[in-house]
Amino acid sequence: MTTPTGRIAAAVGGVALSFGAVAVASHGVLSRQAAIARDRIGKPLGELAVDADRLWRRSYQGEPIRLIMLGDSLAAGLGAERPKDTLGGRLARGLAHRTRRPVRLRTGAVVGAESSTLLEQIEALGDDARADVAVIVVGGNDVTHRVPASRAARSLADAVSLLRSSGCAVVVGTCPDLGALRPVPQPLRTFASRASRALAAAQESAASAAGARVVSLRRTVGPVFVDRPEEMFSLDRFHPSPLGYRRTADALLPSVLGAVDEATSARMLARADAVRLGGGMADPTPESWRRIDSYLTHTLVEPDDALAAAVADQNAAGLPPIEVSPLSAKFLQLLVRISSAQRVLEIGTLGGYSAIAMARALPPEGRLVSIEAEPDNAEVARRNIERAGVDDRVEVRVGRAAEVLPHVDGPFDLVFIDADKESNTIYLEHAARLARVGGVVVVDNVVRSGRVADPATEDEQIAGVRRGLEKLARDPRFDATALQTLDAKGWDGLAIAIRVDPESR
Ligand SMILES: C[S@@+](CC[C@H](N)C(=O)[O-])C[C@H]1O[C@@H](n2cnc3c(N)ncnc32)[C@H](O)[C@@H]1O
Repeated sequence: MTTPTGRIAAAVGGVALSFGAVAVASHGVLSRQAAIARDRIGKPLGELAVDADRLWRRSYQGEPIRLIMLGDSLAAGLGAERPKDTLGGRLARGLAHRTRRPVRLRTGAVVGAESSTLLEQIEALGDDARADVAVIVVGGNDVTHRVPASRAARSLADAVSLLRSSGCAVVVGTCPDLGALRPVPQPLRTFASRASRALAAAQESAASAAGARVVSLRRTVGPVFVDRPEEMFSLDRFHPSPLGYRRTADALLPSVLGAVDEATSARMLARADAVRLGGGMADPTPESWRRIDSYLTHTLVEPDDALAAAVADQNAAGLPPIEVSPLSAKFLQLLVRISSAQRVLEIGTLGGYSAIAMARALPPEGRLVSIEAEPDNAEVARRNIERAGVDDRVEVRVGRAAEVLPHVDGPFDLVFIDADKESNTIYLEHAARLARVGGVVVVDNVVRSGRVADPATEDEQIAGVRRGLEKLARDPRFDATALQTLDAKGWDGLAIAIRVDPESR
């Protein structure tokens, strides 16, 4: 939402015009110079930024991170022609990429806005203002409209306090150094530079006192705008170019990530407190376990571009979203490492997600064989495996596993069974033959929303899961347990067994 509305619109003008305000107050030389600046800058970009508000990276799992952009034309992204090149778009993509979660972007920033309009921007966002993290970039118009730095900084602090009181983390990018604006003649440029530095200093102390993380845009990206103005500024030589926004987003992103981490941990602690005060453990609801799954994933699973791309490609190709969750993929990866596995067998490849995760943990000479019945799935998987750079150690064999397995030679250190559940006993029989003594066998989806223990069910897949569990319990070649899982994939579980020597039991 980048359209100037109501009082905000009445309170602000374009930045180029604003130099007039400096001039009117200063007369003489500055007045003439403001007119020159106005002519040079003009308004070739108009007064509306492109609309970048959307759910970015919807293919990522988990609850979206809610990001809001507040402030002036920089926060709105004026000068970028494509949504993804705006400051909000850049930050949303960077945040999604680093957290592996989708990001919902909402823009309250208004082109030409002063700091005094921040509270109205928050109000205008309505429910969307209840965000995880807010990024505020403001100040240029306060300088050109000659708003006293202390007043502008107070308005900023008020907005930060309001956001913080609702649990939203805040990152403030302080006023850039207007001395970098070449079209503004001297001495007006020096005047603007001094005023913008004074405002940035006032913003820094007021915003941090109110609980924001503060990034000095003058210090972090100012020098590159001064050194490479042709690349960093857009057509009007005033607003950033797509590259300028990219540099600005790069400078803000670490603080935005830190703020999201902090907000997430604070919410988790608050929730834990609420449970404690409530006098006991809360029963998980789908909403709460998805939140926890998202928290644990965010906290423990290192982002992996190739895995994210594999899921995106798999979805785009119309494959069902039935790959293991990121935490389960990490669990499998750890099992590969814990068992020092060199050879892994997977039954059920889909788009290669779990195969890639496990292959990442193999040594260079390691090998993973994955069996997939559907040639189209195998094709998607091969592409994903190649892009992930593990095609040297992963082989996808196409065919029904019951027919392929008799031609597979062991021994394997780990076997992961994740295909048609009806055939679990057949696969376990092969696993007993192919896994070395001491090897690990994992069977996915053994709880199936609790239906595994429902005596009334006649589902053939559930019956297959049960037969598999019974085999694990009775077959002397296995020693097994099972763990329930609650994650983005719902309520399910994994059985884990070790291949043992029946003689030594
Ligand atoms: C749950 S998905 C596998 C997910 C994958 N392990 C992951 O986590 O990324 C099950 C896969 O098994 C395949 N499949 C089903 N029946 C099969 C069979 N009889 N033989 C081999 N693959 C089979 C399906 O086509 C599907 O791709």
